[in-house]
Amino acid sequence: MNSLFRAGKQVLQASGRAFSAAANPDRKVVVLGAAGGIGQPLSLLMKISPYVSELALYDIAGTPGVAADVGHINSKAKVKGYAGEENLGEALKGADLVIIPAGVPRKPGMTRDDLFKINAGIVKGLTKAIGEHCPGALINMISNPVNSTVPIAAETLKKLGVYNPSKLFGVTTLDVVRARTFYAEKKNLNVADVDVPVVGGHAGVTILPLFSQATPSVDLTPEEVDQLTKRTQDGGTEVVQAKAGKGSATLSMAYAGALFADACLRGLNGEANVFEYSYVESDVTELPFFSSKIKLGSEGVEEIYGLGELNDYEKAGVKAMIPELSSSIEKGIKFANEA
Ligand SMILES: NC(=O)C1=CN([C@@H]2O[C@H](COP(=O)(O)OP(=O)(O)OC[C@H]3O[C@@H](n4cnc5c(N)ncnc54)[C@H](O)[C@@H]3O)[C@@H](O)[C@H]2O)C=CC1
Ligand SMILES: O=C([O-])CC(=O)C(=O)O
Repeated sequence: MNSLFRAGKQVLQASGRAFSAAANPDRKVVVLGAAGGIGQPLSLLMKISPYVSELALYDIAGTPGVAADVGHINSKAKVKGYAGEENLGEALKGADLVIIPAGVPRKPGMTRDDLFKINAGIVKGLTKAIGEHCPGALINMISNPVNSTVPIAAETLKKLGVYNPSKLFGVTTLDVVRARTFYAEKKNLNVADVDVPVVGGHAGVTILPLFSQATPSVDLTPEEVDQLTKRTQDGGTEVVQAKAGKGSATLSMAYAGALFADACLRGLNGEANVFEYSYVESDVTELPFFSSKIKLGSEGVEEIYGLGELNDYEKAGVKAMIPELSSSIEKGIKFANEA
């Protein structure tokens, strides 16, 4: 074994991944939008996940190439590419988990809500197909604006009579990944030991890291808290600006998406104490959807946790996000119920 291969293997094992086939139940995972900037690296990471035995890669075009490429990796999952709407049903059949990174990304100067016009219709169509072909599957929604696309998916599934709130997740893991990275960097902590709760939604002020509950606990000045909070809230925009017109976060999102998908699969497999943060149907606040800590189990969401004790800065943050989050949810519900 050469040293590069050995180093790679160590990294994969440290992150809970391994090349060898583990004794896990058979699980089919489908990626919708698999030929895209997120879709490709996410498909790679799901191919080397020990929790996946079948990987279906769907996009409107380009998936045969991605599937041929990823399929040569010597890990357990059998890979198949599906291109074009006429093959969507076949791709979805028998799925345990469907991950959706389909749709357009931001360019500098745009908000996530500016993507609604195009992505709302894409998400509605894909969710309808999920409701028809694999209504029992868990859904990991990555497509933006997540604050609206999750309500769109919920309403679409309701119309088909197959909505299960425990199985629909808005993926906010990248916000947690960023908050951990920024907090560890700022305070010179070992990032592997760091946790930072992030609650709310997935856009601007609706992203609220709770540094008062971060572990390990270290002293932060109010200025440091404000700077870290704003950097987490604007993390997506930081990448959009750095990419200067060539899209938004793809690699860190693929990593975050794979972490969350693996957690969903570990929950399905009956592993105990699988905790993540996700934007789900919730009664933690007066809003019908909210992101907070959840426990994952064999049927999806097993428990939703409250916000814990908030300081005044965080209480103000929750208050400030409510109008924007509320109107994004309303917008999604209204769109899904139009014609
Ligand atoms: N939840 C989160 O934290 C994050 C969400 N995103 C969002 O993820 C989405 C995808 O971003 P990228 O991969 O960078 O975009 P991209 O443009 O590189 O890829 C999107 C893919 O979706 C495909 N697609 C379009 N319509 C489709 C349909 N009806 N069915 C299947 N596939 C379809 C396209 O062909 C393309 O391959 C964007 O909406 C972006 O804003 C991005 C980063 C983080
Ligand atoms: O900022 C964007 O448009 C993409 C995204 O959601 C993120 O990177 O958090």
